[in-house]
Amino acid sequence: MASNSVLYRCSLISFQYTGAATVIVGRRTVAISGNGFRACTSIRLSRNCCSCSNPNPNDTAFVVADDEKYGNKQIISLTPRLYDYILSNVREPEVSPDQAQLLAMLVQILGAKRCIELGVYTGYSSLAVALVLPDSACLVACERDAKSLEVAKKYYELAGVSHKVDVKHGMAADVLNSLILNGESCSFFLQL
Ligand SMILES: C[S@@+](CC[C@H](N)C(=O)[O-])C[C@H]1O[C@@H](n2cnc3c(N)ncnc32)[C@H](O)[C@@H]1O
Repeated sequence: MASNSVLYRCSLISFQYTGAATVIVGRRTVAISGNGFRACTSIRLSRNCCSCSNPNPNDTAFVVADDEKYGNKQIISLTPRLYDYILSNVREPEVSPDQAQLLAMLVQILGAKRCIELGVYTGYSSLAVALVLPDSACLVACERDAKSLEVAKKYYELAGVSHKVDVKHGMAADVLNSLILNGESCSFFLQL
């Protein structure tokens, strides 16, 4: 129970830029946020020097989004140069690398065996979680948009984690209802 509380708080922090995180936490179950199901927007980044004496802004320790809708998200583990590279060479993540790493770390700390994500988009955070799940574990990945889900499935394949991901194409409410009908209701605690 204590660990679930920790997860709940961390999830809210992790997704506070959306203002409306969807968090599902249950016994040995970790929920990945669908981050309020807002429309996906692109990120405009500005560089913030952590040290005024630093002559090269590309060498600063973090970047901050200047789009208020994005909540001035700080990416503490990447330099602007590296983050620019990621954005131009990899699909744009809806969550930051830090957030995905935090989720993965929480899954590992809790020893989670069953995870669920409502709103997978192209699968960035679900992939981070699937990568650290043991082979016997399962992530239910729910997404209403077929095209986004195809991208996510491609990356699950490439990363060799498809066998751990139970992809559900459909509306979150329908997927949750079918989980309940399948007798899995007591596995989940839902907070919207
Ligand atoms: C902001 S993106 C999620 C980002 C994702 N968590 C990631 O790590 O990249 C929100 C996604 O939720 C999906 N979505 C919105 N409402 C939904 C619903 N009722 N059921 C299933 N998916 C939904 C959207 O199609 C969109 O792909």
